Amino acid sequence: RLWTMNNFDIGIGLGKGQFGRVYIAKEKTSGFIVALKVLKISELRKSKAEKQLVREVEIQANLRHPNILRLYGHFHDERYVFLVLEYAAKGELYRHLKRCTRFTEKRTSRYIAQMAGALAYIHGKHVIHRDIKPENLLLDMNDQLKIADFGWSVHAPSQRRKTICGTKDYLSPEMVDNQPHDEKIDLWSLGVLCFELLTGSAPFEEPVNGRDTTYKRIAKVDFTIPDHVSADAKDLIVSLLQRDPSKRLPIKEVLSHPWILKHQRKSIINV
Ligand SMILES: O=C(Cc1cc(-c2ccc3c(-c4nc5ccccc5[nH]4)n[nH]c3c2)n[nH]1)Nc1cccc(F)c1
Repeated sequence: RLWTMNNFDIGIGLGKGQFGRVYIAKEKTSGFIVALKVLKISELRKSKAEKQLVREVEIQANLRHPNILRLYGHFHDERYVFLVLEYAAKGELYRHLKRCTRFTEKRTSRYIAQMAGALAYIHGKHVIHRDIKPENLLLDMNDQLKIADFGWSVHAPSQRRKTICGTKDYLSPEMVDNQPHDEKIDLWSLGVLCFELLTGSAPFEEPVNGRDTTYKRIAKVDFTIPDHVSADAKDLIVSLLQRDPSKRLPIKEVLSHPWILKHQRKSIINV
């Protein structure tokens, strides 16, 4: 179906991405609420991001998973490209984390289980995300996590250099050493995410006004897990933050890890 701007009532701005703004919008005939991302073509052209956009549209349009933000469609006029994206009613996971400093073990375990499910799904399609971090994660009405940004996802394995725009905290040792990398970099990022949700800060982030030692600490896998973190959670983080990618816990085993199983929602039907 061919959409144009006139099919939508545009609401407030939800956020400003790298190439454009996102607005809440209502599709007029159905009343369906979406997030409409507006990308300026001149901006895309200037930063040679058209190819990345095309790849992202292709990748995201073919992904169907409860924890991956849907791309319902896209259209353009002479100046803008419009992406009709799923609306996540609770917004950025990051804001919730900042607001409560750190999440409980139960809440973190559920988010990590949802992430692991989504990663198992995209890895099954030989897609690697490469940019897992709280800023790219949204929450829907039912507190379901939604991976929002596939700006850097590529088909595995990839040599493509990921220009470091944004946080370094989630870079894996093989990315820091500019080595060839495969989907196991998402396992490393999952370990960093688990650490950050449980403690409120990333494992290798530079201390406030300290010298920027992030790269060195990543390369040396130099991190300390605070005492309040349970032994099970510690075990999962350590099994993901392994320098050697082949030693990282495979994604299927993350889903059956004791710390993940013990916090699963009790199923209603206790058969
Ligand atoms: O650009 C993005 C990712 C993306 C998604 C979003 C985004 C941002 C915010 C929201 C929200 C949202 N809900 C909120 C509620 C409260 C406060 C803020 C909120 N943001 N829902 N859905 C969104 C989607 N920004 N950027 N995907 C993309 C880009 C190019 C091609 C493609 F196929 C996908």
